[in-house]
Amino acid sequence: MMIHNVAIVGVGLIGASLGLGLKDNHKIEKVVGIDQNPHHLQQALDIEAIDETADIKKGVQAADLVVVAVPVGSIKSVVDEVLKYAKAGTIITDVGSTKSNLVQDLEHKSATKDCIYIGGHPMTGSEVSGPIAADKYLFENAIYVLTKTEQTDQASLDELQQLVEGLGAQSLIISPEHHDQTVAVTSHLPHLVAVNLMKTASEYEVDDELITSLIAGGFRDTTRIAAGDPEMWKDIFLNNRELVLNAVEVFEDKLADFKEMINQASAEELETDLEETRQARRELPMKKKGLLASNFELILTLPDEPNAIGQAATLLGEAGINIQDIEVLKVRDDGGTIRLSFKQEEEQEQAYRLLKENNYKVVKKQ
Ligand SMILES: NC(=O)C1=CN([C@@H]2O[C@H](COP(=O)(O)OP(=O)(O)OC[C@H]3O[C@@H](n4cnc5c(N)ncnc54)[C@H](O)[C@@H]3O)[C@@H](O)[C@H]2O)C=CC1
Ligand SMILES: O=C(O)C(=O)Cc1ccc(O)cc1
Repeated sequence: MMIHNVAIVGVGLIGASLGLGLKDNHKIEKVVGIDQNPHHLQQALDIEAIDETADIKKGVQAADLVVVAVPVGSIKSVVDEVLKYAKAGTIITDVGSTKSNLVQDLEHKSATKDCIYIGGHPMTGSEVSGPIAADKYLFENAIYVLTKTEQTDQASLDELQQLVEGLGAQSLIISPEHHDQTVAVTSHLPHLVAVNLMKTASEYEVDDELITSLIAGGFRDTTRIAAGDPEMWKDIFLNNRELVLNAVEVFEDKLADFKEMINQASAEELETDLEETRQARRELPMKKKGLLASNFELILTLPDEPNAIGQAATLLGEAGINIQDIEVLKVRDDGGTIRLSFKQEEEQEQAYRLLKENNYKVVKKQ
């Protein structure tokens, strides 16, 4: 079935971003928003992430595709509701951060109503929730997981794959189990570590008010995600319980080994361990929004002046050089460091020369 009408249940960060991204898809005629929070519906309308709002019955009846973008713990009950009203052949997908639990239940249930459920998970987002944080380009260059099982209808999977690639994402089709195993380590464990790092600092802060003043970039970088939505993360931990607990055990072993090296004052061992880890970190493909390599990069240091980024970007833009991605690496009182990515090596070279000629502090990233 061709997808022309989309209903999004849950027009928060991910749902509203999807709505905005779908605006550029000429095959989509209408995006309807459904949400239990009327303020979110109004905001989604205001930013034109959705064309109209509806209740679940009306919204779903006309849809060829229903995207469920609510917290993981509410996805099953929302899909149950969707299945009451969806017409035969409707594709139902979700964006939840865990998959096995959902796919096991919803694939079969949907099939009994002649609907097709395919699990989804865009590997991109932020620690800020709600449609207010929605971003049209959120999915660009991000990995978007779609799950495949023995029951998956290939034509519907193809259709959905085309749709997510139309958002600029790169689809990755894997089993729900493989997905959950991987994200337990790459997403859920880091969140747990960030939360507990934050809690450790808060505990010290009780007796030492300097704690919050002596925070450097490293602490900010490693705890940013601890500001994520508690309801969402509670659901993620509980839905991927076993695999998260396994990952925590492996992490605890690493901590115990590390503690032991410090305790024994094993300088050489510590240095070797740190060197090996540094190497492994450096070998991570420099990724943007997920697992994609971004190939040709410049590191640019800018002064703390109004429109400093704008001026540099304009200089490149006027020379016809397209910046594929910008990332703020460091913010200091006197300025900051940003990473610019380019698709082509020639663009990187051209940008490098132009910035140098204009007295910018710029280095090529190896
Ligand atoms: N925040 C992130 O970075 C990412 C989140 N996800 C997943 O996406 C899903 C949505 O997350 P966000 O967009 O960040 O959350 P959000 O809190 O921004 O949006 C969720 C929306 O769902 C609505 N909602 C909740 N329960 C509902 C129900 N029963 N019926 C109708 N509407 C309901 C809320 O009012 C809200 O507007 C979650 O399953 C999360 O695990 C996936 C990738 C990244
Ligand atoms: O903010 C970030 O860096 C994230 O990693 C956001 C995120 C949160 C949950 C997911 O399932 C996927 C991505």
